[in-house]
Amino acid sequence: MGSTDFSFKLADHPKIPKGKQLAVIILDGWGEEKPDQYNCIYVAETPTMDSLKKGAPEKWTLIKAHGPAVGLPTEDDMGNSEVGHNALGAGRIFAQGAKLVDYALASGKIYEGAGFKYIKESFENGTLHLIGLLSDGGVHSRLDQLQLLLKGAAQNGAKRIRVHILTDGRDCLDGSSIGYVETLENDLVELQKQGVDAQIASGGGRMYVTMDRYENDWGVVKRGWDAQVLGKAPHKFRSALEAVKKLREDPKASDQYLPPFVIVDENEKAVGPILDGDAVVTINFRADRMTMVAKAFEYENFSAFDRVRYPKIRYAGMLQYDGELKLPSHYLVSPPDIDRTSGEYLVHNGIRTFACSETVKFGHVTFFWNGNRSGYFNEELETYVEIPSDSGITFNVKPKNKRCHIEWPL
Ligand SMILES: O=C(O)[C@@H](CO)OP(=O)(O)O
Repeated sequence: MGSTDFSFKLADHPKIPKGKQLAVIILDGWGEEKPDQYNCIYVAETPTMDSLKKGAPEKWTLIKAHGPAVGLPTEDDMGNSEVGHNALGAGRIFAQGAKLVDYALASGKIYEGAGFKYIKESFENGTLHLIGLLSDGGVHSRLDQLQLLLKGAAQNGAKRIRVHILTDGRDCLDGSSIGYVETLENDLVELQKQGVDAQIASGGGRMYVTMDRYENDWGVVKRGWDAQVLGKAPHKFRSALEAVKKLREDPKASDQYLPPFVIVDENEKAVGPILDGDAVVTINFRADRMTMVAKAFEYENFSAFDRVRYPKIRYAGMLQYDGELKLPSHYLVSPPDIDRTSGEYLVHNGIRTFACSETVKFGHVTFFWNGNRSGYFNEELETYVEIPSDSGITFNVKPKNKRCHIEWPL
C-alpha cells in the first residue's frame, strides 16, 4: 500500500462485538522464564495468574518482550517497559534508541549530525560534560556507548571533558558500580595520555540523583543539578572510585540510592561544575528518566526548583526525549519515529479510551504507549488518570498498588 493510500479507518473486529468494553492490563515486569529457584515469579504463589492460565489455556499466549522482538539490538538485550510499551502501543516493531545509537556510533554518523556539530562549537573554549547512567544494563544507557562517545569526542576536538556519573544497580547487579567506575577511570587516563583533560566530576545513585520520572520528585533532579552544575554535594572525594567505595561502606547503601558527591582538587574545589560556554550531553537514550533534567537544562523559564545559577551552555540529549515538546531541541541521534499507534487509530475511529496508572508508570501507559508522545491525540475521546505515587519511599518498603475510584461511564 503506498503512503497516500493510508487510512486510519479500522475494519470491524472479527470476534469482538461492537459496543463492548475492552481492557488492556499491563503486568509490567511479569514474565515466564526457566522454572527454577532463581525465578521469583515461578517461586511465588500466584493464584490469580494460575487460575487465568488454567481457566482458558487456549487463550493464554506468550509474547516476547526482549531483544529484536521489541527493537533492541540482540537477543541478549533484556526487555524494559519503554520498549515493551512502545511495541504494544504501536503494534509494530521499531528500532529502539539503543540500536539507533549503536548504529550512529559505529558508522561515525553521530559526529556528522547537527547535534554534535552544535555542541562541538564549545570544544575550543569550554568543557564537554557527559551526564548519564554508568551501566551495562542497556535499558537507559550503555557503558560501551559512553566509551565510544568519549573517544569520538576527543578525536573531534574536545579538550576538556567531565563525566557526571549516575550509578545503577537496578538494571545490573548492586555493587557493579565499582567495576564500571574502574573501567571508566582507566579510559579517562588513556584520554589524559593523549592530552585531553578528562575526569569524572560528580556522581550519585540514579534513583536519588537526577533520574526521577514523570515529575514524581523534583528534589531528585535538584540534587543532581547541585552536584553537576553548581559543584555542590554533601560528599566530596578526590576520585570517583574512592567515592563509590566509601559511600558503599554504609550498610544501608546501594548503587541505586548513593548520595550525591563531587570530585574536588587539592584545594577542595569541585573539578567540574558546569559553566557558561560549556557543552552538556545527557548520554541516556531512554527518555522517561531524562525528560526532567532536560527541562532543567533547556528551559530559560523554569520554576520546578531553584537552579541558583543557569549557565549559558550548548545542551544536547543523546536522543530527543519528547517528540511532542521537541525536548531537547538539540540531540545527537534521531529517536525512533513511532507513528500510527493504537491510541491514534482509536481516536480516528471515534472510540473512547481510558488510561490509568500510578505516577511512576503513568507515562508508560500514555507517553510510551503513544510512541513517546506527551499529551492527547484527542482530549474529547481520551481520559488519562494519574494516581499519585508515594515519593520518598521505595516500593520494596511499600509495594502495595494504590486504588482510585472512578465513576463509569466517564
Ligand atoms: O525503573 C526504570 O527506569 C526501569 C529499569 O531501569 O524499569 P521499567 O523499564 O520497568 O520502567
